[in-house]
Amino acid sequence: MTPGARVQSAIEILDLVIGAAKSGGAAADTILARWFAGHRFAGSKDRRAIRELVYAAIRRCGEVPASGRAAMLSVAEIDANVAAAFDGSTYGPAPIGPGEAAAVAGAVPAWLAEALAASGLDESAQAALLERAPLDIRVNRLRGGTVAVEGAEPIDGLPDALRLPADTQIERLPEYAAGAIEVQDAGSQIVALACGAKPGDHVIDLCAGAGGKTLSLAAAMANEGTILATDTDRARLQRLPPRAERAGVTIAGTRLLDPGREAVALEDWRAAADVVLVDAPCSGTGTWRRNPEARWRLTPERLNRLTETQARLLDIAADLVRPGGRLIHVVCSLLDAEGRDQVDAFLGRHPGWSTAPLDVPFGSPHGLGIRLDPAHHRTDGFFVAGLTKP
Ligand SMILES: C[S@@+](CC[C@H](N)C(=O)[O-])C[C@H]1O[C@@H](n2cnc3c(N)ncnc32)[C@H](O)[C@@H]1O
Repeated sequence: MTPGARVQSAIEILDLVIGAAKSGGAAADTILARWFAGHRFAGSKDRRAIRELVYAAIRRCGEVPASGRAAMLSVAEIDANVAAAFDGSTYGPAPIGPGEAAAVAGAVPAWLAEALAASGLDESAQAALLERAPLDIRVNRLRGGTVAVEGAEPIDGLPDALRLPADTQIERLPEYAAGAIEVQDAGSQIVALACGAKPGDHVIDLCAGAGGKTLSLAAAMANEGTILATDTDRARLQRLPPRAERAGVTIAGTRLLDPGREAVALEDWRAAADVVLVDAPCSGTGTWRRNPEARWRLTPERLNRLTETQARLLDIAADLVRPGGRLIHVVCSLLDAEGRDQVDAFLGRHPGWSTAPLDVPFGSPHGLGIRLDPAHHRTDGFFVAGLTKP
């Protein structure tokens, strides 16, 4: 494909991504995969180039752009090769018209920039939320605990973590197939450590998803004790058992919850858990590095619904913790409404509970918890706090 044809393809894909962001449709990665499946003439180099262009445009525009072309014109402002591709050639985009408007460049939508600033993230820390994420892995102690992966760098303070060149084809490594390594951001690894789960503990991973943190917890517990992994999303939770098997985890069971009826389904665990991890559904502002178009999907209304669910889940979790046990509140978001303020409000609703110290290698104190962010810690953004039941 010519450079112009690649840029024009990226513009068409961006139009689909913008439409999906507005209507709650498929994620950018899914849209790209579908587009490539339907356009077999695009070879692997074309696909890589188109993908890069699409993500460059998504990263470049804080607000939802008016069109794919406007987004790509914004990239053209900083990339002469992209600007040159607007040459009107066959399959390429029409030349840039006089005074034609490009989408405004910016890191985040204005309403979110305000909320992030109020949560202590200055402009450069906000921009870092859109940087490219490195590829971190966790070496699985349950499968031997040592691997030699070419180009891997250690991460200070995290003995089981390695950072790999971002383009490493991880799924092709024999260590991956053998369950000796898991793809897991260093921040997620720290959050799992923050739970302080020990061998023999009874742990609930209340929002387990496909089990990323469940598997870390099992490794920290040396596969001794019990983990109940629950979620309301059947498809996600179904991915957990095969992952656990690959990783040699034998202590994790799953239970699908009905939204609104979680407490009933967990009656048998009332006041029984040493640790309950609430890795709550959240806005994901801390994961924009991987998912930059998520910032086009978030609205104040959606954020409100999320914070209500978070508070409800914390209250459900509180009932499941045994006296003296711990509740860990985690969000992959840097908005105080989802992190610091949730913990303050929880303590207001639950007299007698106190904050639990977190044994983590790094993180910045924030409110009654700690925070990790891409600018300061080179991890995804997280807030985590520990709470002890009286
Ligand atoms: C941040 S994700 C969890 C990620 C997961 N712990 C991991 O490490 O990969 C939040 C999860 O909360 C789940 N969730 C949403 N509402 C829930 C509810 N009412 N009860 C339990 N889980 C819920 C979502 O389906 C999603 O999988």
